[in-house]
Amino acid sequence: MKKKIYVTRQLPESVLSKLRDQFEVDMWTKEDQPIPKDILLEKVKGVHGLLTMLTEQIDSEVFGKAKNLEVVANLAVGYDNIDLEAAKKYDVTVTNTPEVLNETTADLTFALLLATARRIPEGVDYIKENKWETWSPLLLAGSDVHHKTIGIVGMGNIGEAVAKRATGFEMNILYYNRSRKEKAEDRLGAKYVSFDYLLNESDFVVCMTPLTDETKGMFDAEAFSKMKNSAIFINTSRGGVVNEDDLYESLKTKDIHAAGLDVFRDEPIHRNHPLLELDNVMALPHIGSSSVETRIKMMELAVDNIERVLKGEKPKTPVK
Ligand SMILES: NC(=O)C1=CN([C@@H]2O[C@H](COP(=O)(O)OP(=O)(O)OC[C@H]3O[C@@H](n4cnc5c(N)ncnc54)[C@H](OP(=O)(O)O)[C@@H]3O)[C@@H](O)[C@H]2O)C=CC1
Ligand SMILES: O=CC(=O)O
Repeated sequence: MKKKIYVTRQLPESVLSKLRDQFEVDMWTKEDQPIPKDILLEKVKGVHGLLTMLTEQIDSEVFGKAKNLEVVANLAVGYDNIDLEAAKKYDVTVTNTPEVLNETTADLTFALLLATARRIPEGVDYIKENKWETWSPLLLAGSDVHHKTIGIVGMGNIGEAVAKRATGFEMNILYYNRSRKEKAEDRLGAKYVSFDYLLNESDFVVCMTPLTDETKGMFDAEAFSKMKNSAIFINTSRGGVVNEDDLYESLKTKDIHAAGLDVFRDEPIHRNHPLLELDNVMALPHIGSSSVETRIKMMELAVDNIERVLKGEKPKTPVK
């Protein structure tokens, strides 16, 4: 009998065909809607492999129902949606999709930084709303990026790719991690500093940490109060690292200058969320790794990981 795989979102057949040859594959057939939890709990019964999105909470309830489960392959590098303790308890391998998305996510992060600093969305709206009557000396004047100081919190795979882009703008690069990365310092000329120093000194504070118990809410009122009034905060990691009420207050009172956000505590962010009322917020719908090429690579990696585990081999990218 073939082993069974369940895929929690519609993915292209060109990617799944590799699995269909060897396994029985079933799939939630809506591309733009997450699978409801009650259906997921039914579908995982008897399944050996699960290919999940970051929109699903793979918790002890799911593991408890999936008695045959051997592998959960998450289509993301972040795995804060998966209960790793429960996975360990039920002896299930968890995999993610690191590295293949580094450059694409760094491109988006830098694009968000540039767009927020140079007020690009405002400029686009200005023309579309027919407001442009003449050139004027300070029309939509923004902040320079080149030669400024960027502070990267979470100098990991993507953080380093962001730093590489910053070198092209001749920026001064500061970073904060729990551990020092001397190789990155040599390669990128980045300087390892404390969290407080980074907040105090950076013109752009970029968050690239995973969401963990330690990082949850680390950008709070105290953190924002340490930033310059001219600082721009960029978050492409996870919304949970930010206390959004505190961020709103800091932006509203101009304690910090602006924010560019790709991720939110609750996604999709509610259209009436106070952050969206602010002119100094630029918001994107969690599209950091969203280029066609990279999303296909992520899917292929997730498929490869499932295939390997179900054939008794080591996956390429296990979550350790
Ligand atoms: N917006 C989007 O679409 C995307 C978002 N992401 C998010 O980006 C995150 C980072 O991805 P990636 O670069 O691949 O991950 P990495 O694991 O390569 O890097 C994470 C970095 O964060 C640091 N870090 C971890 N915990 C802390 C902490 N408590 N304080 C300070 N630094 C910390 C780590 O260093 P150390 O261990 O030394 O502290 C490490 O350098 C993902 O987890 C995901 O949430 C990723 C891709 C796309
Ligand atoms: O948010 C995306 C990820 O890969 O993590």
